[in-house]
Amino acid sequence: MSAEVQGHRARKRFGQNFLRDPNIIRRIVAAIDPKPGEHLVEIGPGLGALTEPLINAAGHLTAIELDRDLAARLRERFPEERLRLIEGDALRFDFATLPAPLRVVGNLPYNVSTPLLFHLAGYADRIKDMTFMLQKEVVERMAAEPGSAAYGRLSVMLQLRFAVRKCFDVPPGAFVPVPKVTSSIVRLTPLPRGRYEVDDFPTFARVVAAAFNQRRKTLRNALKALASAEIFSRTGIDACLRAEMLSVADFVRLANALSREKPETSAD
Ligand SMILES: C[S@@+](CC[C@H](N)C(=O)[O-])C[C@H]1O[C@@H](n2cnc3c(N)ncnc32)[C@H](O)[C@@H]1O
Repeated sequence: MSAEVQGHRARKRFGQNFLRDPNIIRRIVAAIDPKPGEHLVEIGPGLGALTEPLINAAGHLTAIELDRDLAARLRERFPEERLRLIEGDALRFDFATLPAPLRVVGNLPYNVSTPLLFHLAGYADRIKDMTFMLQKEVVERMAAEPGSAAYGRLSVMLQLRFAVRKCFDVPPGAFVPVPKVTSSIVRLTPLPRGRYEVDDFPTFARVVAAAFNQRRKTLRNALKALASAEIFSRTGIDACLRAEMLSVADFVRLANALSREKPETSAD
Protein backbone atom coordinates (compact mmCIF):
# COMPACT_ATOMS: atom_id res chain seq x y z
CA MET A 1 0.00 0.00 0.00
CA SER A 2 1.25 3.49 -0.77
CA ALA A 3 2.29 5.75 2.09
CA GLU A 4 0.27 8.71 3.27
CA VAL A 5 2.34 11.87 3.76
CA GLN A 6 0.78 14.99 5.27
CA GLY A 7 -2.63 13.77 4.14
CA HIS A 8 -1.42 13.01 0.59
CA ARG A 9 -1.23 9.46 -0.76
CA ALA A 10 2.24 9.21 -2.38
CA ARG A 11 1.92 8.23 -6.06
CA LYS A 12 4.51 5.77 -7.24
CA ARG A 13 3.87 6.49 -10.90
CA PHE A 14 4.93 10.10 -10.32
CA GLY A 15 8.10 9.01 -8.52
CA GLN A 16 6.95 10.56 -5.25
CA ASN A 17 9.43 10.30 -2.38
CA PHE A 18 9.15 13.37 -0.22
CA LEU A 19 12.07 14.89 1.67
CA ARG A 20 11.49 14.95 5.41
CA ASP A 21 14.94 15.40 6.96
CA PRO A 22 15.38 19.09 7.91
CA ASN A 23 19.18 18.80 7.98
CA ILE A 24 19.31 17.39 4.46
CA ILE A 25 16.85 20.04 3.26
CA ARG A 26 19.13 22.73 4.76
CA ARG A 27 22.19 21.20 3.08
CA ILE A 28 20.48 21.09 -0.32
CA VAL A 29 19.31 24.69 -0.06
CA ALA A 30 22.83 25.73 1.04
CA ALA A 31 24.29 23.88 -1.98
CA ILE A 32 21.89 25.78 -4.27
CA ASP A 33 22.62 29.04 -2.42
CA PRO A 34 19.70 31.01 -3.91
CA LYS A 35 19.99 34.78 -4.04
CA PRO A 36 17.19 37.37 -4.13
CA GLY A 37 16.12 38.17 -7.68
CA GLU A 38 17.53 35.01 -9.28
CA HIS A 39 15.27 33.08 -11.66
CA LEU A 40 14.79 29.72 -9.99
CA VAL A 41 12.64 26.96 -11.39
CA GLU A 42 11.88 23.88 -9.32
CA ILE A 43 10.84 20.65 -11.00
CA GLY A 44 8.43 18.55 -8.92
CA PRO A 45 7.90 20.73 -5.81
CA GLY A 46 5.69 18.05 -4.27
CA LEU A 47 4.69 19.01 -0.74
CA GLY A 48 7.02 22.00 -0.82
CA ALA A 49 9.93 20.73 1.33
CA LEU A 50 12.45 22.64 -0.82
CA THR A 51 10.00 25.16 -2.26
CA GLU A 52 9.47 27.05 0.98
CA PRO A 53 13.11 27.66 1.93
CA LEU A 54 13.92 28.45 -1.73
CA ILE A 55 11.15 31.07 -1.87
CA ASN A 56 12.31 32.51 1.44
CA ALA A 57 15.82 32.95 0.07
CA ALA A 58 15.08 33.99 -3.53
CA GLY A 59 11.81 35.87 -2.94
CA HIS A 60 10.12 34.21 -5.90
CA LEU A 61 10.09 30.83 -7.62
CA THR A 62 8.60 29.11 -10.64
CA ALA A 63 7.67 25.46 -10.13
CA ILE A 64 6.39 22.73 -12.44
CA GLU A 65 4.27 20.00 -10.85
CA LEU A 66 2.46 17.19 -12.64
CA ASP A 67 0.28 16.00 -9.76
CA ARG A 68 -2.94 18.04 -9.70
CA ASP A 69 -3.64 17.48 -6.01
CA LEU A 70 -0.18 18.67 -5.04
CA ALA A 71 -0.44 21.65 -7.40
CA ALA A 72 -3.73 22.67 -5.73
CA ARG A 73 -2.16 22.41 -2.28
CA LEU A 74 0.82 24.51 -3.31
CA ARG A 75 -1.46 27.18 -4.78
CA GLU A 76 -3.29 27.42 -1.49
CA ARG A 77 -0.11 27.61 0.50
CA PHE A 78 1.90 30.19 -1.47
CA PRO A 79 0.64 33.48 -2.92
CA GLU A 80 1.01 33.90 -6.69
CA GLU A 81 3.56 36.68 -6.38
CA ARG A 82 5.87 34.27 -4.52
CA LEU A 83 5.18 31.07 -6.45
CA ARG A 84 4.34 30.83 -10.13
CA LEU A 85 3.00 27.31 -10.37
CA ILE A 86 2.89 25.56 -13.71
CA GLU A 87 0.71 22.48 -13.57
CA GLY A 88 2.05 20.07 -16.16
CA ASP A 89 4.78 17.75 -17.35
CA ALA A 90 8.33 19.11 -17.08
CA LEU A 91 9.29 16.77 -19.93
CA ARG A 92 7.08 18.75 -22.32
CA PHE A 93 7.69 22.17 -20.85
CA ASP A 94 9.39 24.81 -23.02
CA PHE A 95 12.02 26.26 -20.67
CA ALA A 96 12.73 29.01 -23.23
CA THR A 97 9.50 30.66 -22.06
CA LEU A 98 11.14 31.43 -18.68
CA PRO A 99 13.55 34.32 -18.12
CA ALA A 100 17.26 33.52 -18.49
CA PRO A 101 19.67 32.87 -16.89
CA LEU A 102 17.77 30.11 -15.18
CA ARG A 103 18.73 28.13 -12.12
CA VAL A 104 16.99 24.77 -12.33
CA VAL A 105 16.58 22.69 -9.18
CA GLY A 106 14.65 19.70 -7.95
CA ASN A 107 14.38 16.40 -6.22
CA LEU A 108 13.61 14.75 -9.53
CA PRO A 109 11.10 11.98 -10.10
CA TYR A 110 13.52 9.10 -10.69
CA ASN A 111 11.35 7.35 -13.25
CA VAL A 112 11.81 10.20 -15.74
CA SER A 113 15.19 11.56 -14.67
CA THR A 114 17.17 10.57 -17.79
CA PRO A 115 14.68 11.96 -20.36
CA LEU A 116 14.36 15.11 -18.22
CA LEU A 117 18.13 15.63 -18.22
CA PHE A 118 18.22 15.19 -22.02
CA HIS A 119 15.31 17.63 -22.40
CA LEU A 120 17.01 20.23 -20.20
CA ALA A 121 20.36 19.81 -21.98
CA GLY A 122 18.68 21.39 -25.02
CA TYR A 123 18.33 24.65 -23.03
CA ALA A 124 21.95 24.81 -21.82
CA ASP A 125 22.37 28.27 -23.38
CA ARG A 126 19.69 29.71 -21.08
CA ILE A 127 20.79 27.93 -17.92
CA LYS A 128 23.09 29.27 -15.21
CA ASP A 129 23.22 25.97 -13.37
CA MET A 130 21.14 22.95 -12.33
CA THR A 131 21.14 21.24 -8.94
CA PHE A 132 19.30 17.96 -8.67
CA MET A 133 18.72 15.04 -6.39
CA LEU A 134 18.90 11.77 -8.29
CA GLN A 135 19.67 8.14 -7.67
CA LYS A 136 23.32 7.86 -6.66
CA GLU A 137 23.97 5.36 -9.44
CA VAL A 138 22.62 7.80 -12.04
CA VAL A 139 24.76 10.64 -10.65
CA GLU A 140 27.81 8.38 -10.89
CA ARG A 141 27.02 7.71 -14.54
CA MET A 142 26.51 11.41 -15.22
CA ALA A 143 29.86 12.38 -13.70
CA ALA A 144 31.88 9.33 -14.86
CA GLU A 145 35.19 9.71 -16.67
CA PRO A 146 36.44 7.74 -19.68
CA GLY A 147 37.80 4.32 -18.79
CA SER A 148 35.37 3.71 -15.93
CA ALA A 149 32.50 1.22 -15.95
CA ALA A 150 29.96 3.97 -15.22
CA TYR A 151 31.06 6.02 -18.27
CA GLY A 152 28.46 5.79 -21.01
CA ARG A 153 25.95 7.57 -23.19
CA LEU A 154 24.56 9.65 -20.31
CA SER A 155 28.06 10.83 -19.30
CA VAL A 156 29.00 11.87 -22.85
CA MET A 157 25.70 13.52 -23.76
CA LEU A 158 25.67 15.62 -20.57
CA GLN A 159 29.40 16.37 -20.42
CA LEU A 160 29.20 17.72 -23.96
CA ARG A 161 27.39 20.71 -22.47
CA PHE A 162 27.91 20.71 -18.71
CA ALA A 163 30.55 20.32 -16.07
CA VAL A 164 29.03 17.65 -13.83
CA ARG A 165 29.95 17.52 -10.15
CA LYS A 166 28.57 15.26 -7.46
CA CYS A 167 27.97 17.20 -4.23
CA PHE A 168 26.92 14.69 -1.52
CA ASP A 169 24.92 11.53 -0.85
CA VAL A 170 21.48 11.42 0.76
CA PRO A 171 20.43 8.24 2.60
CA PRO A 172 17.04 6.58 1.94
CA GLY A 173 15.84 7.51 5.45
CA ALA A 174 15.70 11.19 4.46
CA PHE A 175 12.52 10.50 2.45
CA VAL A 176 9.02 9.28 2.99
CA PRO A 177 8.12 6.81 1.62
CA VAL A 178 11.63 5.39 2.05
CA PRO A 179 13.16 4.53 -1.34
CA LYS A 180 15.26 1.40 -1.90
CA VAL A 181 18.32 3.30 -3.09
CA THR A 182 20.73 5.99 -1.94
CA SER A 183 20.43 9.37 -3.65
CA SER A 184 22.98 12.06 -4.45
CA ILE A 185 22.96 15.76 -5.10
CA VAL A 186 24.55 16.76 -8.39
CA ARG A 187 25.44 20.15 -9.86
CA LEU A 188 25.56 20.78 -13.61
CA THR A 189 27.14 23.99 -14.89
CA PRO A 190 27.08 24.82 -18.61
CA LEU A 191 30.51 24.74 -20.26
CA PRO A 192 31.76 27.94 -21.88
CA ARG A 193 30.51 28.40 -25.43
CA GLY A 194 32.78 26.81 -28.00
CA ARG A 195 34.26 24.24 -25.60
CA TYR A 196 33.06 21.55 -28.00
CA GLU A 197 31.83 22.43 -31.50
CA VAL A 198 29.48 19.79 -32.83
CA ASP A 199 28.67 20.25 -36.54
CA ASP A 200 25.52 18.16 -36.56
CA PHE A 201 23.96 17.22 -33.26
CA PRO A 202 21.81 14.30 -34.53
CA THR A 203 24.94 12.66 -36.00
CA PHE A 204 26.76 13.13 -32.70
CA ALA A 205 23.85 11.62 -30.75
CA ARG A 206 23.66 8.70 -33.18
CA VAL A 207 27.38 7.91 -32.94
CA VAL A 208 27.36 8.02 -29.13
CA ALA A 209 24.23 5.85 -28.90
CA ALA A 210 25.58 3.27 -31.36
CA ALA A 211 29.02 3.14 -29.71
CA PHE A 212 27.58 2.45 -26.25
CA ASN A 213 24.74 0.27 -27.45
CA GLN A 214 27.30 -2.49 -27.90
CA ARG A 215 29.85 -1.27 -25.42
CA ARG A 216 31.74 -4.56 -25.21
CA LYS A 217 32.52 -4.42 -28.91
CA THR A 218 35.33 -2.48 -30.51
CA LEU A 219 34.41 0.80 -32.15
CA ARG A 220 35.07 -0.80 -35.55
CA ASN A 221 32.29 -3.32 -34.91
CA ALA A 222 29.91 -1.17 -32.89
CA LEU A 223 30.03 1.60 -35.52
CA LYS A 224 30.17 -0.67 -38.56
CA ALA A 225 27.04 0.81 -40.07
CA LEU A 226 28.20 4.40 -39.51
CA ALA A 227 31.97 4.77 -39.78
CA SER A 228 34.46 3.52 -42.38
CA ALA A 229 38.08 2.55 -41.63
CA GLU A 230 39.05 5.76 -43.38
CA ILE A 231 37.17 7.86 -40.80
CA PHE A 232 39.13 6.24 -37.99
CA SER A 233 42.46 6.85 -39.65
CA ARG A 234 41.50 10.44 -40.53
CA THR A 235 40.51 11.27 -36.96
CA GLY A 236 43.36 9.30 -35.41
CA ILE A 237 40.94 7.30 -33.28
CA ASP A 238 41.93 3.67 -32.75
CA ALA A 239 39.08 1.49 -34.11
CA CYS A 240 40.18 -1.36 -31.80
CA LEU A 241 39.18 0.61 -28.70
CA ARG A 242 35.86 0.29 -26.95
CA ALA A 243 33.52 3.28 -26.62
CA GLU A 244 34.30 3.69 -22.93
CA MET A 245 37.89 4.73 -23.76
CA LEU A 246 36.84 7.74 -25.87
CA SER A 247 36.70 11.22 -24.37
CA VAL A 248 33.90 13.64 -25.21
CA ALA A 249 36.36 15.45 -27.52
CA ASP A 250 37.06 12.14 -29.35
CA PHE A 251 33.33 11.60 -29.92
CA VAL A 252 33.02 15.16 -31.23
CA ARG A 253 35.92 14.60 -33.66
CA LEU A 254 34.46 11.33 -34.87
CA ALA A 255 30.95 12.71 -35.32
CA ASN A 256 32.20 15.86 -37.09
CA ALA A 257 34.28 13.79 -39.51
CA LEU A 258 31.18 11.71 -40.25
CA SER A 259 28.86 14.64 -40.76
CA ARG A 260 31.38 16.31 -43.08
CA GLU A 261 31.58 13.12 -45.08
CA LYS A 262 27.82 13.00 -45.71
CA PRO A 263 26.97 13.55 -49.37
CA GLU A 264 25.72 17.04 -50.08
CA THR A 265 22.00 16.99 -50.70
CA SER A 266 21.30 18.88 -53.86
CA ALA A 267 18.69 21.61 -53.81
CA ASP A 268 17.14 20.58 -57.12
C1 LIG B 1 10.82 12.82 -5.70
S1 LIG B 1 9.36 13.81 -5.57
C2 LIG B 1 10.03 15.27 -4.84
C3 LIG B 1 9.02 16.12 -4.10
C4 LIG B 1 9.58 17.30 -3.32
N1 LIG B 1 10.34 18.20 -4.17
C5 LIG B 1 10.45 16.85 -2.17
O1 LIG B 1 11.67 16.94 -2.31
O2 LIG B 1 9.91 16.41 -1.16
C6 LIG B 1 9.11 14.22 -7.29
C7 LIG B 1 8.01 15.24 -7.58
O3 LIG B 1 7.93 15.44 -9.00
C8 LIG B 1 6.58 15.39 -9.44
N2 LIG B 1 6.61 14.92 -10.85
C9 LIG B 1 6.67 13.65 -11.31
N3 LIG B 1 6.77 13.61 -12.64
C10 LIG B 1 6.78 14.92 -13.05
C11 LIG B 1 6.86 15.54 -14.33
N4 LIG B 1 6.97 14.82 -15.45
N5 LIG B 1 6.84 16.90 -14.39
C12 LIG B 1 6.73 17.64 -13.24
N6 LIG B 1 6.65 17.10 -12.00
C13 LIG B 1 6.69 15.75 -11.91
C14 LIG B 1 5.92 14.44 -8.47
O4 LIG B 1 4.51 14.60 -8.44
C15 LIG B 1 6.60 14.83 -7.16
O5 LIG B 1 5.96 15.91 -6.55
